[in-house]
Amino acid sequence: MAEPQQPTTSYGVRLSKESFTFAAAHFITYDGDVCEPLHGHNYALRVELEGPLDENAYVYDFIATRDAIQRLVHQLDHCVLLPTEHPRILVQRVTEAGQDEVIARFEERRWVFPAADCRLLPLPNTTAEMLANWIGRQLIDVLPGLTALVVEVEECAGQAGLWRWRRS
Ligand SMILES: Nc1nc2c(c(=O)[nH]1)N=C([C@H](O)[C@H](O)COP(=O)(O)OP(=O)(O)OP(=O)(O)O)CN2
Repeated sequence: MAEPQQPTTSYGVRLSKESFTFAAAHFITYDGDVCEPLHGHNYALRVELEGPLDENAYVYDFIATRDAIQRLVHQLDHCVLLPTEHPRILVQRVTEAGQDEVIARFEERRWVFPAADCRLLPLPNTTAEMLANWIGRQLIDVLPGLTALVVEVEECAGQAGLWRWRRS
C-alpha cells in the first residue's frame, strides 16, 4: 500500500497598499505593426512573496518589503516608460543643445522627451506583464532568500498583468 503523502506547506506575505501606485506614460505595439499612441495609466502594484520563516517568524518584514516596493514605485512614477529591447521601437539617448533627451522612433513616428522624465527599461514591450517582470526582478535582487514571488501590475481597475517566479 502506498505511504500517505505528507502535505506540503509554505508561508508567504502579500502587500497591496494604496501607496503602491504610479502614474506613467507609455505606448506598446501589438499584432506586429500596430503602435499605440502615447497615453498614461495610474498603475497599481500588488506583490506576494514566499520564503522560509526567519527568527521573528516573518517570511519578510512587512515594513522592509513595503519600503523596497515603494522605492521601485518612485522609480517609475511620473515617468515615460520606454522599452530598450523592442525590435522595432528604437530608443536613443542624445544631447541636443546641452539638453539630455530621449528619442523614441517607430517607423516614421518620432517622440522626443527630456531624459530626466524617462525610464528606459530592458524589456521588449511595456505591457503590464513586462512591467511586472521588471519589478519582480528588481525585488529578487533586493530581497534575498525568496523562494517564490508573484507581481501584479494593474493598468486600470480589473485589468492586470502578472509575473510569477519560483526558485528552481
Ligand atoms: N495582456 C495585456 N493586454 C493589453 C495590455 C497589456 O499590457 N497586457 N495593454 C494594452 C494597452 O496598453 C492599454 O490597456 C490601452 O489602454 P487604454 O487605451 O486606456 O484602453 P482600455 O480600454 O484598457 O482603457 P479605457 O478605460 O477604455 O481608457 C492593451 N491590452
